[in-house]
Amino acid sequence: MRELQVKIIAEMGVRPTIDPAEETRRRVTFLKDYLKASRTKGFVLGISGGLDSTVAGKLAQLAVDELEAEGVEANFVAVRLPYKVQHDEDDAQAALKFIDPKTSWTFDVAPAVDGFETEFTTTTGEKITDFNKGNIKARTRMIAQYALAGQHNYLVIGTDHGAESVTGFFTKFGDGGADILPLFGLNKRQNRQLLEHLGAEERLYKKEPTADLLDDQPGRTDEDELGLSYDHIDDYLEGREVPEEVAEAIEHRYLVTRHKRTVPVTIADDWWRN
Ligand SMILES: Nc1ncnc2c1ncn2[C@@H]1O[C@H](COP(=O)(O)OP(=O)(O)OC[C@H]2O[C@@H]([n+]3cccc(C(=O)O)c3)[C@H](O)[C@@H]2O)[C@@H](O)[C@H]1O
Ligand SMILES: Nc1ncnc2c1ncn2[C@@H]1O[C@H](COP(=O)(O)OP(=O)(O)OP(=O)(O)O)[C@@H](O)[C@H]1O
Ligand SMILES: [Mg+2]
Repeated sequence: MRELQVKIIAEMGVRPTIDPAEETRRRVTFLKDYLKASRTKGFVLGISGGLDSTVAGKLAQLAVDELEAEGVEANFVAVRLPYKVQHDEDDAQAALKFIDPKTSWTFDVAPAVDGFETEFTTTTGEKITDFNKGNIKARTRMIAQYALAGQHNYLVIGTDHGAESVTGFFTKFGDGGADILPLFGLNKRQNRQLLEHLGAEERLYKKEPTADLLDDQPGRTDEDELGLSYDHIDDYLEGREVPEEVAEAIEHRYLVTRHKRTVPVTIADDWWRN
């Protein structure tokens, strides 16, 4: 295996094969144990209709069900965070139906995002790019989730996992901003495996991944933007051989996004020097 591949796999915690039942058990137990240790009262998570939030949302609801059965107070708030009307709202509704959360809210991020867009232009005289506005959508979702968590002493769940973390394919302090990451150590196909095991319908576990952050290209696939396939990223993280140019592209993205996987850099850090 490539030297850097070994290092990256260790950092991402991905294993070549998983037992979905065992992974479900470990992760539900982790959510329960951390909630108790942190003396918090529940979890908040944005539900997009995409694969990752459906898996994490189901794990959170299972954890809350078990906590309540044990007499521990716990809530799970599944929150829809559309920007206006989402083009695949039917998938988001299917995800909610499958998760069957204890509490479900809808918070439209459009007024806040559009307010930023207007003020940005007033301040700079520039029209904000669609790409930059997309990151504002992701960060506004983070603010909404923290507002809900702060109000009720809940934890914000993040959906980051190996296949997104390795390429830095998330918004820094946006969807990357969270308190607890129950999908750590899984790649994309392992998340699919978990969701199938959890009993979701096929449209949910086979759903094409999309960040869906752009006004101009709703539902643009992650693979199109990344120029990489999840199959290749997953193979790489399972320690398999991938074409040389694919390995180089993954490693390049890994290296240039290191700053997104650490706390803000300080004068005491030197990881960035090499
Ligand atoms: N070397 C460095 N050291 C420390 N900080 C550095 C830095 N380089 C940039 N930065 C900072 O980081 C910022 C850039 O990072 P960031 O704001 O994240 O922006 P960026 O990485 O440029 O964009 C986010 C990417 O993640 C994708 N995404 C976002 C959200 C969700 C999903 C999804 O799959 O659902 C995907 C999105 O489509 C886009 O490709 C810069 O503006 C700068 O402030
Ligand atoms: N429209 C939305 N409504 C609610 N939450 C959202 C929305 N868009 C993004 N999020 C939150 O941001 C997270 C990151 O988005 P991301 O696209 O990586 O995950 P996903 O949509 O759950 O799955 P996939 O990556 O397969 O599309 C989501 O898991 C979800 O918690
Ligand atoms: Mg998505």
